[in-house]
Amino acid sequence: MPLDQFYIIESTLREGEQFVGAHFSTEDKIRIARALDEFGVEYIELTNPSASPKSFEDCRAIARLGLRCKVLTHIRCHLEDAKRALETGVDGIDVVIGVSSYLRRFSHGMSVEEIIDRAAEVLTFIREQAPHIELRFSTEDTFRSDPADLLRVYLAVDRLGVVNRLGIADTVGIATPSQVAWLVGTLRRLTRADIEFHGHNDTGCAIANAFAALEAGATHIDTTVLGIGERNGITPLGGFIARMYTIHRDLVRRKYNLKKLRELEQMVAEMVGVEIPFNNYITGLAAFTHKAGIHAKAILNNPETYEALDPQDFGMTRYISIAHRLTGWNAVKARAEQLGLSLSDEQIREITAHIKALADEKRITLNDVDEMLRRWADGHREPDPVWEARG
Ligand SMILES: CC(=O)SCCNC(=O)CCNC(=O)[C@H](O)C(C)(C)COP(=O)(O)OP(=O)(O)OC[C@H]1O[C@@H](n2cnc3c(N)ncnc32)[C@H](O)[C@@H]1OP(=O)(O)O
Ligand SMILES: O=C(O)CCC(=O)C(=O)O
Ligand SMILES: [Zn+2]
Repeated sequence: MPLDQFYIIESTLREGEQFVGAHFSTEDKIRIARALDEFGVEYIELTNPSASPKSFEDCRAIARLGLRCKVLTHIRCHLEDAKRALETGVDGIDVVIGVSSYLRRFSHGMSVEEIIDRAAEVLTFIREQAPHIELRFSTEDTFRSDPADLLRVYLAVDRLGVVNRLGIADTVGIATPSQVAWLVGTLRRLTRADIEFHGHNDTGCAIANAFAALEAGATHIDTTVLGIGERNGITPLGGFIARMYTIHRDLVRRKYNLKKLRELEQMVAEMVGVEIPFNNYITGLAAFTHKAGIHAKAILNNPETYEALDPQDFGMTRYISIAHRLTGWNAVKARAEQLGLSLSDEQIREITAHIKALADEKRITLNDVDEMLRRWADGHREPDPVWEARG
């Protein structure tokens, strides 16, 4: 599978609105929609217009913005939701209904036969009303559903000949990559539609599962900015981009405005009241920071030695941390050169030993290192390092 045909369905304005800290105003939603469009996602997905009067108005307003990306809305498998969605002028409608025994028993209460009948009614209605709309049918909680029930429903829907896409959803985040690959592969063999994957991150597999879906033949992946969504959310846009960048660097550079990722994440983080995690994919504080001496030396010679992603592509900068006991003389030498100081390799090695000894005693800063380098360049030596003195 070449993996060179994939589309992002960016759901910050649907799944992301289900994040506990999200309370988007109309202006917030329009800013997010425009920023996602500038970033270059192929689709944005908006909350069910039946959720509230404002949800309906906002959906209609965003559908009229004239964005380059397609605007989708998400609805229950329900005729009234469908009618309301059609009034908004969106480019596509994502219909969902659960098939698992949990949802049949504790949510909508329908049997598998009733789900098939309801899906036929709602999907056919939408297609008749809007012949050109992009129509998707998905089953919620797909991975806790009986595979026989699932296939009955998907095959019945596919036979209707009215949907463009079938969706599978790991609603509680328990699927493994091989389970995802099996189901996508099965649907690929048995149906004609494109396949979308929506994966929650409860067990940390959301990106891996999205990737497994693509490898098995899926075409569309749901993401949100920073992964926000119900509970701890879904496949994060930045993490998914990082994953795909290492597979198809040029394609990802061409398709998406990668330098916009950071401000997009900062904007959404502020709106929902969270910090960007230190270990966030691409934009986290530590994403391009190198520390150990062995890493620092090789990075100075060729950054690709320890970097799968080029920070410049994302408007980020690389940082080599040298003020600690794990530093090495190559990194210290590079710092001296940066400061324009003239020191021999022998001196640099000695200074490195002093830095290590000092860092063993207390937390030191780059300023401490710089001062030491300058003192040596001015001809002043340090007293012997503590560990040497202890000999
Ligand atoms: C896994 C997901 O994230 S799916 C997307 C979740 N998104 C949302 O829920 C959007 C926000 N939701 C809302 O604003 C509201 O829940 C509404 C407007 C959709 C419905 O509100 P209410 O009519 O007050 O119903 P409530 O939320 O209490 O219960 C859900 C109803 O939808 C039914 N339902 C649940 N899932 C589905 C489905 N996929 N298809 C059809 N009906 C469904 C339930 O049986 C229940 O019906 P009931 O009124 O006969 O009990
Ligand atoms: O519509 C879908 O495919 C997914 C709905 C959803 O958010 C979920 O099941 O977690
Ligand atoms: Zn979800």
